[in-house]
Amino acid sequence: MDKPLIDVEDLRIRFHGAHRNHDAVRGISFTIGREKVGVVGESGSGKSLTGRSLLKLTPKGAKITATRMQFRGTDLLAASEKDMRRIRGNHISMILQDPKYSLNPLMRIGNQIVEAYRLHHNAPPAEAKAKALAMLEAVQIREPKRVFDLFPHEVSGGMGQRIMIAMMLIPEPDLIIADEPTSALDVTVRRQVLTILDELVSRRGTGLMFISHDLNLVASFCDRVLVMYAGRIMEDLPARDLHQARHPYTQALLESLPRLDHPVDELRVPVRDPSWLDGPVYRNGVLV
Ligand SMILES: Nc1ncnc2c1ncn2[C@@H]1O[C@H](COP(=O)(O)OP(=O)(O)OP(=O)(O)O)[C@@H](O)[C@H]1O
Repeated sequence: MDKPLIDVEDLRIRFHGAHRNHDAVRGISFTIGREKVGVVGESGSGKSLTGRSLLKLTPKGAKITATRMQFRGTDLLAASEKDMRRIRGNHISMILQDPKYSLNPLMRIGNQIVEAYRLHHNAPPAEAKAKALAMLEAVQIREPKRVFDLFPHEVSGGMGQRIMIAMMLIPEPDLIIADEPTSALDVTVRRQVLTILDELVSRRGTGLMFISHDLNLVASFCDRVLVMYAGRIMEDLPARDLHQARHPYTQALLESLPRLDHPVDELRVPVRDPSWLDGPVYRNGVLV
């Protein structure tokens, strides 16, 4: 089997407080290959921090440690800021929930995509522009020439998110970290954006870390799922097996989902068992 893109062992993320320290991520191990890996779990379980730690973009005050944190064999923990700048964008890109925070409001859309391309490719302006227009077309922007000259506030949320995908994919990264990339979109637009993302990453063999609250979405969209709770990975399993998950936390998350085929008067709130904080976890259905 090919070496994974990401190989992490015993990752911990700690915040040092004035009174006490807080371990937000508590010794997790996982790999990501050229596949779509969903990361689910309730709010505060450590999903975003885990994704951001791979780019060393955690908030100030966060201390990352790990026995291994590698991207294609490069030790990310030992990498300098200069190395990380080369890795970010060139090799690992991040798509955030809201394009408002990622697109420059003062710069025309096309120029931002051209810039993303030229940062990583030494290409003449005309070639970069042609690439940017082709990329806008690939994310199904109609009239790419017109959209090229617009400012971010002149496009809809769904279009903004497709433009973000274009910008993140144009340098042809090996891995994309998408943090709730579609949760701000309505259901129909969400499906369109996911189909485009799926098509592009599958065609290029790009790895995808897909952070989401939506278990059903992850079960159908991803290849593998990591279920996080209180800074730990409770379960790591193929997405097709999610509905037969073994860990009581994953089962409780699934039971708390609204179901059209089985409406209930009240949704169950997962009851937390203190033993989950340091008890055994499941990998591919096996307790480890
Ligand atoms: N800047 C910070 N300072 C202190 N603690 C933080 C900070 N950022 C995050 N944390 C802690 O890390 C925990 C995990 O945060 P993270 O954002 O990774 O959760 P999440 O699973 O992505 O949640 P959500 O689904 O709501 O985005 C939080 O519960 C919080 O306690």
